[in-house]
Amino acid sequence: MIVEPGELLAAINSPDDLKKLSEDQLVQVSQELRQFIIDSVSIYGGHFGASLGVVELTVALHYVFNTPYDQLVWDVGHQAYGHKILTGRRDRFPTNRRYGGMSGFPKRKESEYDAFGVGHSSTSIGAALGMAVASDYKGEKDRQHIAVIGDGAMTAGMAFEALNHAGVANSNLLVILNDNCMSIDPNVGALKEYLTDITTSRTYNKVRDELWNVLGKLSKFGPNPQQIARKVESAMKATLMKQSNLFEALNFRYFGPVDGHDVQHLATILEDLKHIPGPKILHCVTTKGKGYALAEKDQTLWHAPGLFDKITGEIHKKTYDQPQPPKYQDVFGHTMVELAKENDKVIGVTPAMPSGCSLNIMMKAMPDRAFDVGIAEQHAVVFSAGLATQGLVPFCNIYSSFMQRAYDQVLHDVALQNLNVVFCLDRAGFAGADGPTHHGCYDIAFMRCIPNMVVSAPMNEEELRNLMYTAQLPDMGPFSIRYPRGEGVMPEWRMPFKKIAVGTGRVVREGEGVAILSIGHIGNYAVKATAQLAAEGLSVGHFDMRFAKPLDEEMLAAALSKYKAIVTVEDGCLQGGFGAAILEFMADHGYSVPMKRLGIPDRVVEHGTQDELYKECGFDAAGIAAAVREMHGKVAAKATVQSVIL
Ligand SMILES: Cc1ncc(C[n+]2csc(CCOP(=O)(O)OP(=O)(O)O)c2C)c(N)n1
Ligand SMILES: CC(=O)[C@@H](O)[C@H](O)COP(=O)(O)O
Ligand SMILES: [Mg+2]
Repeated sequence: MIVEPGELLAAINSPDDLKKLSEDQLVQVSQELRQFIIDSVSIYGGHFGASLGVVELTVALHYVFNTPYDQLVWDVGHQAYGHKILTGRRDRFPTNRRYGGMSGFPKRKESEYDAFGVGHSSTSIGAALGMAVASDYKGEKDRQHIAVIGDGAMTAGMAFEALNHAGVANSNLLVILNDNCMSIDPNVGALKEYLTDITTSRTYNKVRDELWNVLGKLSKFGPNPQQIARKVESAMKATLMKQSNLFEALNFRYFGPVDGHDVQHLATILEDLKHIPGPKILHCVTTKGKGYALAEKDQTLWHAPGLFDKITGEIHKKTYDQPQPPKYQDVFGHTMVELAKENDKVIGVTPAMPSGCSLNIMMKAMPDRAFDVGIAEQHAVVFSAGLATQGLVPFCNIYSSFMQRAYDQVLHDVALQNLNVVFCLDRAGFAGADGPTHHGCYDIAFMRCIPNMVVSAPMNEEELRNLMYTAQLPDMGPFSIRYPRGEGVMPEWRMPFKKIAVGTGRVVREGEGVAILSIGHIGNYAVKATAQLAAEGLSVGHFDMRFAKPLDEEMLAAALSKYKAIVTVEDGCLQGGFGAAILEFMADHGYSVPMKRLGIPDRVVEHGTQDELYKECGFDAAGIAAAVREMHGKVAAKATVQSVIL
């Protein structure tokens, strides 16, 4: 089904077309853009509420600024659908987030309008500042640099590092704070409370009105930057500066709060701000999900709802006759509550992903034992380290790709002090439609080289529970457990806890000739492959190694002595990953068994479904089976050569 744009939107193939509209038409084009997003996301999926919330802002920004010459940086980028649609990608929108299609996030190689590649939060201010300083350097005085950042993304240290720098750089930077009081879940922390205070404070609203009166009058005299700047300065001194303001304290000119859904007013304000040099921040108040009642009401559910019926609001879910395996994240969430009931030292920590990682189950059941610390991965790890120094056992759940941001903290604050922090790395392996910014490719490699760190991955729900149980036992030190997005394989999974001896694997299948060594959930694809191979009459052994560090050396030694060739399988990067660990073991212990490593190659793997990406990289069941056949072929060829020589 093709989504038809409205009358005005149909004529917009670039922001130049938008600029031909009158200010009065901006309201209609915003409505059409909103409808187009609703129509499209309901059919094709993707992020929803965030883009609806910035429709007016998006229209106003492209109406006023000279993009792509002016640099517009979207933070995270999950709210940039309107931006993509207005910048020549409306017709490609049905391919959004699909294999081979356009990316769900701004991406430099996709469009000149995508000034900066995003996906992880809180980078926009730093990147836009870099661009602004580069413009200063090149003498491009007329160039504008705009960062659009949400209130959730603003909680991250990186955003403040950039504000801190921008406040003294004196470059031409406009930060637009899109404040909808929401992260994916309700936003948390003192900053959120501060922003709410500003938004509701009577003094601030009075100040705002006075300031915009001044600006309104000034804009009639035309854009004389010095004159405007002077008058705004005196207006601010007389009013705004009387009240302390966090952003003002950092040398930013603070404007707002303004209604982020009044597109004409936004266009006027942005036009005025164009003529005010230096760092400035415009605080816009918006509603996440604006214009789709259900999304406004349950903003977390409608952050990325999946496909839905846009008329009834029914979210399409597959139905099954049989009980289905749970998502790994839910096994984590429920198991946390069980462990916390047994062990009063167990604490849960998440940086802004309570519903994403299902720690919300524990937050609801035991509110004083589980913490959402906001988008603050580094802090989540150091906070966990602090808890651990006091004998508590924090389970710090961070998506694998977001953990990249907290690497130093894992190393410096946890591992060097050998603290018992359990890292649960959700979304390990391919994230799917979110693509390369979100794929969790690197954690085995980056965790494996850290001293004291245990690196483990369950092949099913039972192993996840038992690894979690094991990790909270006394004196375990730093312990990482990785698992993928989506469901496991065991509909019945709530069995009693059993300790898994650290560094031990298990035999899944005995065979002859070739053995598969797998780690984690991807081992289930190896199970499918071995079943297929058995049907063909090819024998193969299979070991679920469970730990990339420490390796089960006894099991490995036995396997390497018995089998003539090895295939390793991991849903992580080949460079430095699990297969590389096996290679190191072989080199260190003098084994020279032919080996093939399957995993994520050393290149950027784009977006698609997880299965499409496994297939592309050759470690879906068919790829694993093909690798085993190839190794059997090599073994047979070698045997023939040897018999000829003999
Ligand atoms: C470093 C990092 N941590 C977590 C996320 C997951 N994440 C994506 S959007 C989002 C909420 C962002 O809230 P906000 O910036 O206020 O934008 P809104 O969705 O409200 O428009 C989170 C937590 C991320 N993309 N990057
Ligand atoms: C934009 C972003 O970072 C999140 O919304 C992310 O897409 C969530 O991923 P999951 O859907 O796997 O929780
Ligand atoms: Mg928000």
